[in-house]
Amino acid sequence: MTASAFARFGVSCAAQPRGAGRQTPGLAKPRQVGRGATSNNGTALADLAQENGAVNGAVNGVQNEGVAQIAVNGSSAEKGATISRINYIPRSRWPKGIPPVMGAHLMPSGEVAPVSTSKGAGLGGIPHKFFYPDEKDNYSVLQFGSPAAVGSGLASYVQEASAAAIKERGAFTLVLSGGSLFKALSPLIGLPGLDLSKWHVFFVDERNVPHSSPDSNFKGANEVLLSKVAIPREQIYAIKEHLPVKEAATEYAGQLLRLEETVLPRNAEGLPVFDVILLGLGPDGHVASLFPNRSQLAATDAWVLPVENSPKPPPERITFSLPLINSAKQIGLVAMGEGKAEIVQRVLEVQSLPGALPAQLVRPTAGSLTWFLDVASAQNLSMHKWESSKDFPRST
Ligand SMILES: O=C1O[C@H](COP(=O)(O)O)[C@@H](O)[C@H](O)[C@H]1O
Repeated sequence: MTASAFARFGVSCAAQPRGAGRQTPGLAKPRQVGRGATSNNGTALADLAQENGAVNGAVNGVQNEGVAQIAVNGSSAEKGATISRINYIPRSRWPKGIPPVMGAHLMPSGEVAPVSTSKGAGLGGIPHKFFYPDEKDNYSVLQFGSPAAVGSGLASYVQEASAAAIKERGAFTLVLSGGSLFKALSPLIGLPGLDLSKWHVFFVDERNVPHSSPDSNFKGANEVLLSKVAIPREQIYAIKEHLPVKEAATEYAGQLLRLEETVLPRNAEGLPVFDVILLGLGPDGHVASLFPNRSQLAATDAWVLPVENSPKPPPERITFSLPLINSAKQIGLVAMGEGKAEIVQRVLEVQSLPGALPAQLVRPTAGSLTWFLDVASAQNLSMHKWESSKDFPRST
């Protein structure tokens, strides 16, 4: 999507993070950041670049009165949004002596921070990877001026992914969540240039209710999007209704298993690789139907899981496992509105116990993670401090 197409959707430009300084960070006059680059507060950004090799020709940084922002020359979904790296910690500043209660910490380099004997609440003894995203360039946070602008940004993100996948292998796979995400999907309707005949749509989770129930994620997606676009019905893969929850999970995994790799490729571990998974964020930090400190978070042996005692009604659900989610090529995590401000801040800025905030376990193994926030949901963030080792990590 081009910049003018953005204008068509009325996507406003870069809303400033709260407390972003008196001067507007001059994205129009980006300063190249890298070895030897200077900034208004010394060599901090240059150090980061040198230590991590993360800031390269593709990344421009702007430093202004302590306000650090990184503009990534990436997809057009990122244009018009404020972009920052999440909790960016250079290797030399990794904390020493991580509290043992944090469990195992596998660093991106393969180094393992002190392993604790603690199993982590509800994790059944299988430690999850927890790492600081200092070496990967695959996390970004986009902040838009309004919920409508989030919808437009998301539409362009999906549109670009769809075009790339269809060009590459003649098919595009999109996985939807339920809940408030639906509010952001309508800009996809009528978007030009989408070859919907090649689309295959899935559900990251479902409540175990009839598809006619207002609680059904299929019903919600159908009403807001699927019934309004020309995706062949046989390419919309609903999670089966009227089955015991364990059978429904197995049946859905079977649906995935039966698909040709031209439609749903697999990675080296044999896990399906979806082109785009769109996740919502629950107020307790849950994603899909993966709730805080529940055993499903530790599951590594199944693609699709039954949930029998969800803390959020309805109690019976079916959900993708974390390994399946994390195998995706692109994950878009969407949170809008003031009601999500507190949890967005906790997930992005507070390092928690493994399992306490499932959204922190969304760590694509080879793909990318993009957060889509509006000003209201991002209001508690201190993006302007994310480059500062004094403020992050907060666990030290
Ligand atoms: O129950 C669910 O909750 C999450 C988040 O929903 P939200 O309404 O708070 O945005 C949703 O992503 C998931 O698909 C759904 O089943």
